[in-house]
Amino acid sequence: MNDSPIVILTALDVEYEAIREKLDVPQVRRHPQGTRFEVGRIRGGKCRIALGLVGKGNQSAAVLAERAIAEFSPVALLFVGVAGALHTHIALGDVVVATHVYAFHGGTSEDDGFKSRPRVWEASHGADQLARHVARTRDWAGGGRAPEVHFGPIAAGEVVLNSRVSGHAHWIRQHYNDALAIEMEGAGVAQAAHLNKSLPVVVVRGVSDGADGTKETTDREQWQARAVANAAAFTLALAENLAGEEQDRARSEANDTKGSTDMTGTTRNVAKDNARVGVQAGQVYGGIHVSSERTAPTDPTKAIAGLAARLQQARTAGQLDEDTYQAAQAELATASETLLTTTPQDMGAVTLALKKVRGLVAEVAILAAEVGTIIALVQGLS
Ligand SMILES: Nc1nc2c([nH]c(=O)n2[C@H]2C[C@H](O)[C@@H](COP(=O)(O)OP(=O)(O)OP(=O)(O)O)O2)c(=O)[nH]1
Repeated sequence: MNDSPIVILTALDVEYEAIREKLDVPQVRRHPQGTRFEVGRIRGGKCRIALGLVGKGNQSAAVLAERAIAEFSPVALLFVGVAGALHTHIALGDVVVATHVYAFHGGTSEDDGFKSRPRVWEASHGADQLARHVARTRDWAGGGRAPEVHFGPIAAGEVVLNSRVSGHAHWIRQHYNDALAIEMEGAGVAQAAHLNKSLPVVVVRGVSDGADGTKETTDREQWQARAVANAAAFTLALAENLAGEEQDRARSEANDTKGSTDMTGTTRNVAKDNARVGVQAGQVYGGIHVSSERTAPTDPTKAIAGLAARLQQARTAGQLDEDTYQAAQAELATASETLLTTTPQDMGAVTLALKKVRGLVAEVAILAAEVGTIIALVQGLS
């Protein structure tokens, strides 16, 4: 199973908190340059989320989106935040999902005025379709009355718009008059996703003011927290759906690449008494070597090094998620170091570390069996 997370980025602390509080025991993942991500599953759900805070503005959003994509190879990138509504039919607390993101500041300044040079990123078709499905089901709001979800363009620039009559307001009305909401990060994340093989990206905004001079009042009335709670609920429902689709896709890909179509019959285990059975399977994918002779390891240090390499392969193949992989490697490192300093009479600490590894990889039977063999070897030395 592919357990790549979905990256969710936010600009403001109130936005970050709205997602974080829905994660089950999030674990910190520190980038070497100091960026902190928190990774955890959605409480009561299956989807793994890698959450990041990028601050205000398209530039830092783009740089940190690139960093998150490189770090997690996510299935999709979602941005959650607040925005100002640009049309009066959009109410405070409504959710706006971007079908396009306009970078509205692009242009050329000439003798006869400023000319628009629009740059636009379109949401990926599959993600857009899925987001519309989530909006239709209406159960994303957790049983309460779901706020309206609007699909349409979002304008992303470098200013907070808090006026209906300013030059910026006029510019947007004139050139981007179908934009539903305005914000400051969507263009940055859309650009980063585009540069990463057009990774699916969805920008979801909760409307916390009307971009009309009332922002101070609506901020005081806590509309940022209220609006982003709605956007976060919608985004997490979308993330679960995206992750579910990705699993379906991976499953059907595995079926498509299955080997011989003859191997659809039943495999019956006829082994008796002390016979050892290596593999029982109806269908086997990929190259598998089955041997009647099994060479037991004799050197625990080498056996642990070999196991570390196989853990890495299992992570790459998506059999182990990142957190489990890291925890198992840490225990293996403890076991190796302890082996170097412990006398044969006291192998308890090594065995304990290996038992923890066995617990961590229990879902991957072949790895758990390998750890069991090493434990037996270590116990035989004491
Ligand atoms: N509600 C709302 N959000 C906006 C607007 N423009 C805009 O960029 N945003 C989004 C994207 C930014 O990440 C963030 C900016 O809002 P903010 O409350 O931090 O703005 P500000 O800088 O004026 O706030 P402050 O720190 O001075 O109080 O909200 C807007 O006009 N209304």
